[in-house]
Parts: sequence; structure tokens; C-alpha cells
Amino acid sequence: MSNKIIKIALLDMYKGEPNQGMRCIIDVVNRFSPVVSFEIFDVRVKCELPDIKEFDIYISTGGPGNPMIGDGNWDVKYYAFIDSLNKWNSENEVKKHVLFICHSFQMACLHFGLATVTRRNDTSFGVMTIHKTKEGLTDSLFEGLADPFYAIDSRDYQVVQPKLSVFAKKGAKIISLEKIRDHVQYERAIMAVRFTDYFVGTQFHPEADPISFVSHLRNKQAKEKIRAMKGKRKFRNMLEDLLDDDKIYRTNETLIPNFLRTAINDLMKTKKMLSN
Ligand SMILES: NC(=O)CC[C@H](N)C(=O)O
Repeated sequence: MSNKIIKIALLDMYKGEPNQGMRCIIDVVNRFSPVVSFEIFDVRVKCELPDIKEFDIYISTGGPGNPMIGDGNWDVKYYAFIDSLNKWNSENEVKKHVLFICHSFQMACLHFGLATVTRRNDTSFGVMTIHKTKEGLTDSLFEGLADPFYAIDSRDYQVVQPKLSVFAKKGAKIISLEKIRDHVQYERAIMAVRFTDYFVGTQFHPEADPISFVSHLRNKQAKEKIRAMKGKRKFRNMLEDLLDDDKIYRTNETLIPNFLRTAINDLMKTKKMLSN
């Protein structure tokens, strides 16, 4: 493999359903060309997974449905693949870097035994404030983002009840949490985890841009559902949040680029070391 070009595998977890995630991820990844190239793998429909030797960086996307349920085929292979990436990192100098988004994040938390996943009382959808934990304040993933920062959230499930002893044993860290909701006594869900130095994941969608959100709302049913859920005023506030340079634009321009920059720098360093 050429040392010059870094290869990214996009693990498409959308199950063939229409989504905004893939376009947004590709848009961010393309900001790093010509240093990187990418290839897409349809995990849930075609059961495709990359050859681990071929790719340096992996972005595993959001997706529909219950993260606790697979079909006994793609999910088994997916988890085995995650294990093989982890094993690779423990045995090799040039590491594999992975970003897990939303559905993939929930699956990773389950797989590593870090927490429980439950169905939320209601759907979470829209611009949300995300709070860094103490560990999150110094994590490179969030560098350049305020505390709290803003992100697009879109989900029915949540990662809760962290098993802190498992976190400690694995050296994993919770790096962000949901906002505090004073009027309800629900536990704050986990919004991002640093699994290892090379694996990190977010419950929200760091790839989302305002256009993708507005496109989603062009679906009349989706728009009405959300407007009914939030009420007119909150819905309008959310649309205003979308136009704010410091909110969704900032997260889109910062988080995945931070992940990619850290990964690319590390890969360039270690690959160069090996070629010396
Ligand atoms: N956007 C997503 O990836 C959603 C994740 C998961 N299917 C949920 O509903 O919680």
C-alpha cells in the first residue's frame, strides 16, 4: 500500500434506508483529499466489511432500528470485525483508527460491555446541547468546541447506566453527556465515549450540516411529527440554531476533522518511522 495516501473505509450502517449521514460524512472526508481516499461498505444489506490490511481509518455510521437486534449474520461479522481491529492495534505499530457514530456507537458500547442501551421515552431529534465531562475537556476530539457545544441528535435509543468498573478496566472514558433536564428525573445519557486511544464514538451526528437537517424536514410527515413533538416555538428556535455559525456549522467543521487530523498525523508518523 502506498504510504502517501491514507485509506478510509466508511461502514454504511443505514440498511439501505434513505439518510443524510452518508453524504455528510463523504463531504467532510473529501475536505482531506488528496491525502485520503475512501471506499463504502454496505454492512447491513450486503454484509460487506473491508479487508483490515487495506484501510487505515474507519468511520462507522448511524443507522435505523434497535441496536440490540441484528440478523445474526451482519451483526456477528461486524462485532468480529471490531474485535479484529482492536486485536490489530494491540499487536501492530501502525494503528487502525475508528469513529463510531450513533447506531454504531450504541453497538460499540454494548459490545464492549460498557453500559446498557434502552429505548427512550420519546424520540430525540434536533439541535441539542452536548456537555463535555472532565475527561472530555482535554480530549482531542472536542478541541475547538465550546462547553457545551451543539450537535444534531436523531434517535430512539440511549446509552445509560455505565458500568464504571468496566470503563476503568478497559481505560475507556465518558467524554460527553446529555443536557440536564430539570423537570424530568431521567438519567443523563452518555453522548460520547473514548474507548481507546484509537477508537472513539459519539451518540450524536458530528457529520450533520444544516442543509442535511433542512432536507430531512422537506419530508412533510417528518416535519409535522417534529413540530408536534416540540411545539411551534421550540421548532422555530431550532431552525434559528441551525443558522448560527457557532452551533451545527462549528461542530461539522471541527469534530470529524479533529478525528481525521489526529489519525492522519499518527499514521504519517508511524508509517514514516517504519519506512526509515
Ligand atoms: N441515527 C441513528 O443512528 C439512530 C440510532 C438508533 N437506531 C436509535 O434510534 O437510537
